[in-house]
Amino acid sequence: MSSLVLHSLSVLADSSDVRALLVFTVVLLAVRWLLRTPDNLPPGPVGWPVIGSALQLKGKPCHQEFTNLARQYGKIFSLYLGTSLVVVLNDAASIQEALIKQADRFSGRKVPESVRLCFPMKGSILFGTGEPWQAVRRFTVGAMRNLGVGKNSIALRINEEARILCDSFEEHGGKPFNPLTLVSSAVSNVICQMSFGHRYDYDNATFVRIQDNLRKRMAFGRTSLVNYLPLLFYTPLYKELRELDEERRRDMQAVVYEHLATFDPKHIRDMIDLFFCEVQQRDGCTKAKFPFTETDVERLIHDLFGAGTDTSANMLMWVILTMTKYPEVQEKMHEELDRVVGCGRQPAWADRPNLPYCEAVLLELLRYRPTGALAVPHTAAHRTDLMGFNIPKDTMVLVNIFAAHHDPAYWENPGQFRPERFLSADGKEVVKPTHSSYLPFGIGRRVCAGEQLARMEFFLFTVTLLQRFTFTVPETDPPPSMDGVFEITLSPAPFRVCATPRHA
Ligand code: HEM
Repeated sequence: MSSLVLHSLSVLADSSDVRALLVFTVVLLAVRWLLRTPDNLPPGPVGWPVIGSALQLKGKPCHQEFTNLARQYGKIFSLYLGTSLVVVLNDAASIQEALIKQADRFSGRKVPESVRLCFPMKGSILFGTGEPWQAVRRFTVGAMRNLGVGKNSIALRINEEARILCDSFEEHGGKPFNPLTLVSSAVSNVICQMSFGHRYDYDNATFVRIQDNLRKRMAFGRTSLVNYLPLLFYTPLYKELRELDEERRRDMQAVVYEHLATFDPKHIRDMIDLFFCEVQQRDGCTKAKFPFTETDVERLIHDLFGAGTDTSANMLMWVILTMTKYPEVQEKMHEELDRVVGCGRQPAWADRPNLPYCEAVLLELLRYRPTGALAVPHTAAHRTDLMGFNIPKDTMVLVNIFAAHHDPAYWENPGQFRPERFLSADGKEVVKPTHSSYLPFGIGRRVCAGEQLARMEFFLFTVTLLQRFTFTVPETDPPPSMDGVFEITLSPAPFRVCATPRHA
């Protein structure tokens, strides 16, 4: 009987009718997949089954491509990345509506698989949600204040780091070099000072390893296949990522255990000590207020490195590149610095109100090339309506800060780099935008927790570098592009620079 069935099937399989039926079934399944989208989603491109619009975006900078798609489909559009539904917000109105007016619904996070598989979520400020996230965020913002962020004490530490960075630039003797590693080391050291209580020499083996590890893990980034097919994580393809994670864990644990062994609550050294204090105080109140143990600090410190190194380093890389592209801007900054600060002392945080042109350049760079161009992915906690569209529960919501910063409804000639847009007519005062289409640090409950520190670093590193050097691109190199590369943050493509000392 069974051989009869098999025989009949093989005859059928040979027939062209069956082949046509198979093709029809596959087409039907594909069409069904395409049409399975819930009702009234924001409009957007129709992607392919399983991969969605991933191929359309491959190799193109996402922030740019999303800005183009917004011109085609509207300020709020949807698309599939792999099998995940993504809604992208591209203007001030939709961003305000989601992150301010409907903050309860849109303040959660969509955690990429590459992150979820590597890290415990407990203690995460970047990817945590609900009460544990509120507790760790409240702690972090308070701890930063406690450690001097916004005050002169941290400004002095940043300044020391800026001076060391300049000395390292000077060692190149005006010859071409790629400044990225040195700049990353300098901003990393600001996080080290705050978290570990000390800085590292740039060639210290542990420091080099911590930085390399972060850089390599970030390279797996948002576009990594594992985000769409999580099982790949356990295959040889992702062996390197698993090993990097082990290495990171060992390094961070070593710092935390060393702190635990020498902890003295009467002599607080840094963020880790403050975390231990908070855990101990929790015994006096309810555990729900701070539901962590001492070792959970490892996760927070990791997030601060992740959120605070690449972003700040890339903003400084944009400064250096911009100086080479716009020598007239560099000249005006030099002139202002020479007039206000001179060359006898390092610029200080207190000089900021007297350096309006330098400040306007920094504000314009944060608009023109915002390194956090797509923020950190948010998610819809419930099914909800947004600007008349249906947003299903758990949809990934991306905030296109770059598009808001280039929206012609708010910015005149948004594609032009023009610091004067942030200056009064006489050039003597900084004029900040009064509209909501300027949000380099995000807005709402998930606004950058390190904004104040980032602004201090951005200002102090920039003015110290500009006081000491003139930046040019080596004549033999092709002119670097201002377009930028988007991985997790928006950064300039690699370039070399000559840093010529200005004062003997
Ligand atoms: C110029 C430098 C920086 C820029 C442009 C920047 C920008 C941003 C943006 C756009 C977000 C996402 C907001 C959202 O998801 O809606 C963010 C989040 C965050 N940033 Fe920054 N950032 C910078 C530097 C820093 C530094 C130095 C630190 C800390 C040391 C830091 C800590 C964080 C943290 C912890 C979050 C997550 C907040 C949360 O989810 O509650 N950032 N940042």
